[in-house]
Amino acid sequence: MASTKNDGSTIFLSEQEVSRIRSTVQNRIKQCESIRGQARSPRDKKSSISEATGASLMADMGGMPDPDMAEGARGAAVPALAVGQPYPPCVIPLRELELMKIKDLVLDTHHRGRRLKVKRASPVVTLTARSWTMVQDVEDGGDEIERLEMCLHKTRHGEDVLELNAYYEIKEPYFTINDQGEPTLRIDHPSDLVLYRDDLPKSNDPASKDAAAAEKAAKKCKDKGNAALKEQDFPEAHAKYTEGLAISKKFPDADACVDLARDISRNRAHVNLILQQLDEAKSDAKAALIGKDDERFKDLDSKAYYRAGSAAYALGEWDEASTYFQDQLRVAPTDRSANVFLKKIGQRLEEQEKGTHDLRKIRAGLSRERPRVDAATYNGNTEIKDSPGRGRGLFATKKIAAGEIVAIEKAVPAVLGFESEALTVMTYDVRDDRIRVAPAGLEKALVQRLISNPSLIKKAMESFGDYEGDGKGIFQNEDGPIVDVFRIHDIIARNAFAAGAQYGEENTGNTSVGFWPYAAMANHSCLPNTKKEYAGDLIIVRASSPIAAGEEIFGSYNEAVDFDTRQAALMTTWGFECDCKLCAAEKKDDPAVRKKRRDLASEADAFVQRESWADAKRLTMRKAQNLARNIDETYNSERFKDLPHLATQTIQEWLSKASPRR
Ligand SMILES: C[S@@+](CC[C@H](N)C(=O)[O-])C[C@H]1O[C@@H](n2cnc3c(N)ncnc32)[C@H](O)[C@@H]1O
Repeated sequence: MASTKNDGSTIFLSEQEVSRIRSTVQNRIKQCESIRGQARSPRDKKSSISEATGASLMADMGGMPDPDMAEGARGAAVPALAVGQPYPPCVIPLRELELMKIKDLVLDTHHRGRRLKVKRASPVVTLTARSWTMVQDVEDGGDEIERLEMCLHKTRHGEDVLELNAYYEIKEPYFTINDQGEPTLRIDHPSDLVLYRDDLPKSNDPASKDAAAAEKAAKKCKDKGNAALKEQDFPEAHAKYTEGLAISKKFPDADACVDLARDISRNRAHVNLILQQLDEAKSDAKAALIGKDDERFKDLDSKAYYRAGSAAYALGEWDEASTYFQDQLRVAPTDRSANVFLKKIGQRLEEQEKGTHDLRKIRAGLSRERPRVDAATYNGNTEIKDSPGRGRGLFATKKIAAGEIVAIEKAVPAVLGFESEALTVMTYDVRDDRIRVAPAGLEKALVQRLISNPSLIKKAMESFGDYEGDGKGIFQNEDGPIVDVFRIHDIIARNAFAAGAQYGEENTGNTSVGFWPYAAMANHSCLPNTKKEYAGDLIIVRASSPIAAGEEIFGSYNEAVDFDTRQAALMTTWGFECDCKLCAAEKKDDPAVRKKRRDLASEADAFVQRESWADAKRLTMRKAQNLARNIDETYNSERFKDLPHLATQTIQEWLSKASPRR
């Protein structure tokens, strides 16, 4: 059996399954090399569509095995994905890309500088980690048909983007083969697929004719947006408002168009708040401001300030939020909602400055329905500095007593085990030939959060990851936000923490995980000076021993008692060999001594499982004491003088509970 471990969750795969995953990927890579540069073979339109239609039906009915699923030995099936062949997303605006045709596609090639205009020609086949459909070339009379596959990041606001849209423009198309050897247009980065709900934009749009025509068309869009909002179809409402805004903004000198643009912006700000698109909610709300001394307009401006303030608050921009709510009070002095927010902002600012979080109240307020915390991030005791040999690290700026808070941070984001977004996958990384567990649900949630809020992309990309992208640092262009999903994968691989089961049972398929970029700056030591706690999506880092000013903050990434197990896990998941004092001492142990210690520790584990400390007899106590002594004797007294004997901890804990009742 091979096992792969990620913070307490172990998925067992048979050696056979591991080699199946490995050889599938390696065969694809080999095949890609041999077909690279070859011309595409045309597909038969009718049979391709009927094949996709059948596959879609089967997938919907659950009648077809998902080819990505790996069989876990304990019956747990998880998707197995290949990683480690990153390519950058397209950063060129759509209008600068040269139009190409499906028939000109070349195998295993990124068609840089080109774009394709396509229309969906079949239903969508929805698999766990990807979706695919057949698309036809819009420019070529629709005769040429090809498969389009969207990998992992295939949903937007919880809906499958291929399902939702009929028309697409593919930026710098990547035409390759999938693991089943099927030629396919492959999309990994969401920004490489430009989506159109109804139709592709027309160049001779009648709404472009004059201001009156534009106003009429934009008003129609606004009404459709309002209707969708009423139906709670928020993505549709957003799409209609966006269309209306684009039309109304074509005539910036026409008063009617300008007024309409303000109205639509105000409405879109509301939808954006619901969709958690906070950057745009803020800019829309600001664009909606009228600024006239007239009661009716003041009412509208009060709404706009409230929306801008709410967006800034949700982004954790407390000072900015405060300004908007104060402005709201200026135009609507009796508004209660602004005062409620201003009071909350006061609490957040205090938390941010002093770490005065009321953790007992925070914990008591958590439930499955409200699993996220309204709290500020606190990092006033620490700073980020270089940690020689370990990249950057976290350092205390003042003396911190044992038990004191080191840092508190809100996740950006967290996916909790009971949420439908939770998804664990197995990855086979072609770079180092290793199989790992990856929290794909968290990767998806982070990508969504960043696409929704491009102001957060640069900061997130500063976290440590093996792949650093194309180095261009372009995270947005005129087409929208750009998130390199391969970079996010590598960042999550090195920076995510498992938050433990929060509500009820969790298993390997649905571990609670989060991305806390500040807390993740703390490096690992097997002799850590902090401990992590979690409350919903909040991480609380507490000193587990006194920390001097200037001292480095260390957490433990892996608490395995056995040296070899710990080192293997640190190398597999985090890519380093630990050289802390404990590891340096254990490294010098004879392998036979380490094995003896491991065997005795297993014996102690079994003992603790078997024997209850509550009514332990004298003889049982003696057995435990002997076991503890035998384990202690495997530690060289000179070398381990000031170091903990990790392997005795379990039995010592049992003894400390049993002793007082003898
Ligand atoms: C969560 S990040 C910690 C912050 C990181 N040092 C940085 O510069 O962003 C985890 C990565 O830090 C490095 N690291 C953490 N602890 C280490 C240690 N004890 N020795 C060497 N490298 C370490 C490894 O590269 C690991 O994958």
